[in-house]
This record gives sequence, structure tokens and C-alpha cells, in this order.
Amino acid sequence: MKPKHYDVFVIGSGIAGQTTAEYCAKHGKSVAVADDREFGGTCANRGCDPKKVLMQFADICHHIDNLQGLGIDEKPKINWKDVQKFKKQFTQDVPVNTEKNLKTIGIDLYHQSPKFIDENTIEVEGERVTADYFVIATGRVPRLLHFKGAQFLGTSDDVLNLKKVPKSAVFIGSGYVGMEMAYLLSSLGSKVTVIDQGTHALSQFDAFLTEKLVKSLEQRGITFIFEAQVENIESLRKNLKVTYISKGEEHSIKARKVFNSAGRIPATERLQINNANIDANGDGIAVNSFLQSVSNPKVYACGDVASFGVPLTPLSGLQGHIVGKNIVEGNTKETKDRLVPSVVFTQPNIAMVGLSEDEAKSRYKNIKVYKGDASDWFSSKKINEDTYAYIIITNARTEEIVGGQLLSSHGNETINLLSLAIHQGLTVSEFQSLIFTYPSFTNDLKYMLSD
Ligand SMILES: Cc1cc2nc3c(=O)[nH]c(=O)nc-3n(C[C@H](O)[C@H](O)[C@H](O)COP(=O)(O)OP(=O)(O)OC[C@H]3O[C@@H](n4cnc5c(N)ncnc54)[C@H](O)[C@@H]3O)c2cc1C
Ligand SMILES: NC(=O)c1ccc[n+]([C@@H]2O[C@H](COP(=O)([O-])OP(=O)(O)OC[C@H]3O[C@@H](n4cnc5c(N)ncnc54)[C@H](O)[C@@H]3O)[C@@H](O)[C@H]2O)c1
Repeated sequence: MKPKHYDVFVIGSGIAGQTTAEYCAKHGKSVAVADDREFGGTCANRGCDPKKVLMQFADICHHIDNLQGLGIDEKPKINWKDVQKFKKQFTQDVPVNTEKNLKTIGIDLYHQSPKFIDENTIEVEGERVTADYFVIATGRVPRLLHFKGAQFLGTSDDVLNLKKVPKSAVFIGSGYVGMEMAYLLSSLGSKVTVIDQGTHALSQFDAFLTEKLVKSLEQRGITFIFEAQVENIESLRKNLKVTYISKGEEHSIKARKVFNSAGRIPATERLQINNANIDANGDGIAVNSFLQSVSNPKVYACGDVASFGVPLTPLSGLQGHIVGKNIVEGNTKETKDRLVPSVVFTQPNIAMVGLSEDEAKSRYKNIKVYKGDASDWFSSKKINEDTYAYIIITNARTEEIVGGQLLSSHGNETINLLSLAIHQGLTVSEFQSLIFTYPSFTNDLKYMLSD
């Protein structure tokens, strides 16, 4: 039988895959999308969105803790069942609505992982399918850990769906996922321990800020263990027992739940990409600046699974659009190094944009670094928050702002202003000539840029 043929076959229905598929379908291409989990991808179903709904309850507890005895007498009682119900309002319709939207514009849907048979053919749902172009948009999945008892580990999906807040929890990994989830459960009353093999949490950020964040979370009850290797997990009657090696010695800790937050790797394993001559490395599918596979020009990749840029939602959507355009119009749109702000939604938030101090040093002859502790500033004192700090980096010759990192209660919002400043090439004096609302965390940025 002749295989079914599409102009474009997209694998993955997250923000990246959806954006490419919609663009191609709306420009007259015959399109199919395959996904073997809930349609709609990580961010909407089991990432950014549900996480933020849950985290606002942790934030309320955090802020109330700060103001306890200063006008607030009692802590609120969080009804976790209701919180989960509220969260579901945001997630439960995502798969159905995503499928409906895609079908409405004529896209065929498959609910299985395809396998490449050769450079032109995949097998999916028992059919052989060919396409002019294949788009790999499969995102990332948790890195598997291989010690005895690893089967007892939960993932971020499990944290988001917890039926109750566990009495105690261990997170293995202190990156974005580990720090946010540890903060979430700890703020809601869980006794949390974070174990990392590295020397610092959140290695993407400046240690000047991450050390302050860790200290603040420690003061609120989270235990951090760095430079430690988990050896095994054993299931006891109520608890899990985690055994780890630290400084050459064996230790153990018991907790109700243990989660793997040791990083996420490109989801390529089940696709059998070798059959289609598609090169990949640890960062994902190897692509050129058009997001086209370097080894098979019939294949594009976008979003977290592509080896270009950081694994974040806004960039994944943008890449999906670029791939759509390049398929419809021929390779016309190159992806370039974008200014991508990011934030870890602990309280305080830690956020960054642009160049780090080391990156700026290697790019410019002279840089100027505005760096300090702002915990005694009014913005912080009025909410009785003891952790507030910043680093802003400028090119000393031109005075242009080139990077910034904020450890701030409102860092998730104010970082966007630094992003705008960098994008527009604003100098320190131009930034300081702007008028912002007062008192505000935004206005503080001007003080941060004072000598
Ligand atoms: C807990 C958590 C919180 C996050 N919070 C944020 C945040 O606050 N802000 C932010 O910007 N980013 C956040 N991220 C990252 C963000 O979710 C991703 O960057 C984004 O979802 C990437 O989009 P994507 O389309 O590339 O991949 P995904 O959204 O992961 O979509 C990939 C799709 O491909 C499917 N798939 C995978 N393998 C196959 C296969 N073999 N066959 C068929 N289908 C397959 C998957 O089921 C999935 O639906 C978070 C991630 C996690 C895990
Ligand atoms: N707020 C957000 O925007 C947000 C939230 C979650 C995830 N994300 C995205 O997802 C990406 C992945 O985040 P992540 O937290 O999964 O990974 P990560 O790479 O940020 O952190 C992984 C951590 O696990 C540690 N680790 C690795 N192997 C270990 C082991 N065997 N034992 C102990 N520790 C180990 C690493 O040292 C590191 O600190 C982020 O880079 C980000 O782009 C973003």
C-alpha cells in the first residue's frame, strides 16, 4: 500500500510544535501532528501554568510569614484539595481544546510516538507515513537517575498532582525545577531537603545572588546538601530512605517523597532518529540557524529539543514560528541569539537577562558592575523581606546596560524592564532620566545604577 503523505509532519504538540503546525496549515500545507501524551505540551499541562497557579499559595504563606506579628496574627489554612481543583480549571481543558483547534484548521492528529524508518518515512499508529518535511518538537524529559531504588523517584509532574502536601520531601537537583518545587512544598509546610552534586544551586546564576537565596530558604526551613551523590533509595513502611555520600562519608535521610529534579534532557530517544540520518548531541537535535537539521535537510527542530537557545516557553514559541516560515517560504528566517529573560519563581524570585559578568568581560574591554545588597531599602523593608540584591552590568566605554540579575520579590516583572533597556541599548544616564512610579521595585533599578 502507498504510504500516506503530508507536506509537513510535526512530532510534539507543545508550544513549538503547535505554532509550526498552525502556521503551515494556515498557509495551505497538509499537516499532521503526533503526540503520545496530552495535547498541549509541558508548559500548559504540567509546567509553567499549573505551577504558577499552585505557587501563588506558597507566595501568600511566604508573605504572611514575613508579616506575622506585624499586623497578621494567624497563618491562613490552605485547603490543598481546593487548590488542586482550582489548578484543574487551567489544565483540564488544554488537551481537548488543543486538539479541537488543530483539527478545525484541517490538521490530522496521531496519538503515538512515531519512529523514523528512513530519511523520508515514519511509522505511526501502524501506518507508514511520508512527508516533505518532518518537524521534531518533542521538548525535554527528566534525566533518568540510575541508582538502586530510582523507581521510587517522582518527577515535577508528580509534585504538581500531589493529593496532599507531604510531611517531608527530598529533591535531587537544585536547578530551576528543584528550587521552585522545594520552595513550593516548604512554604506549604513540608520539611524539605535539597541534594545536589554541584557546589551551588542554580549554576546558571551568579553565586553572589544564589548564595543569598539559599541562605534565605535555609532560614525558612529548607536543608541544602551540596557536593553529594545519592547512592540508593529504600522503601520503608511510611518513608523513603535516601542514602548519599558527602565528603567521603555515607549519610541517610528519610522523607515521605523523593523527587528527581536533576535536569531535563532532549526527548529524542523513542524516535529512532539514526534511521533518518538526524544528528543530535546532549543539547538536542543539531540544527543550523534556520533550525534545520545539519544532517538531514528534510527535518527541522524547534523548542526545547533543538540545540539552539535556552529551554523556555517564549523562545520555543518563537522557534516554532521560525520553522513554520522557513518551511512555507523556503529558508528565509534565521534564528539569532535572542535576549531571553528568565526567572526562578521562588520568593524572592531570582531573575536574569543578557550577559553574565564573565560573558561581559570576554565581550568588552572594560565593564562596570553595579552590585549590592538592597535588603535595607524601603521596598524590601515594607514587606519585611530580608533578601533583596542585584547585579547590573554595563559596557564601561559606552555606559550601555548589557546584563542584569535580580534577587527580588518582584524580579519576575522588573527583569523585563532591564530586558527592554538592553534591547534598546539604553545607557545608565538614559535609564536614570526615565520617571517611574514611586515607591516601586522598578524605581529601585535607578538606585541600583547609582555609584
Ligand atoms: C515543571 C516545569 C516548569 C516550567 N516552568 C517554566 C516557566 O515558568 N517559564 C518558562 O518559560 N518555561 C518553563 N518551563 C519550560 C517550558 O515548559 C518548556 O520550555 C516548553 O514547554 C517547551 O515547549 P516545547 O513545545 O519545545 O516542548 P513541550 O511543551 O515539552 O512539548 C513537547 C511535546 O512533545 C511530546 N513528545 C515527546 N516525545 C514524543 C514522541 N516520541 N512522540 C510524540 N510526542 C512526543 C510531549 O508529550 C509534549 O507534548 C517549565 C518546565 C517544567 C518541566
Ligand atoms: N521558571 C522557569 O522558567 C523554569 C522552571 C522550570 C524549568 N525551566 C527550564 O527547564 C530547564 C531544566 O531545569 P531543571 O531544574 O530540570 O534542570 P537544571 O539543569 O536547571 O538543574 C539540574 C540540577 O540538578 C543537578 N544534578 C544533576 N544530576 C544530579 C545528580 N545525579 N545528583 C544530584 N544533583 C544532580 C545539577 O547540578 C543541577 O543543579 C531550565 O534550564 C529551564 O530552562 C524553567
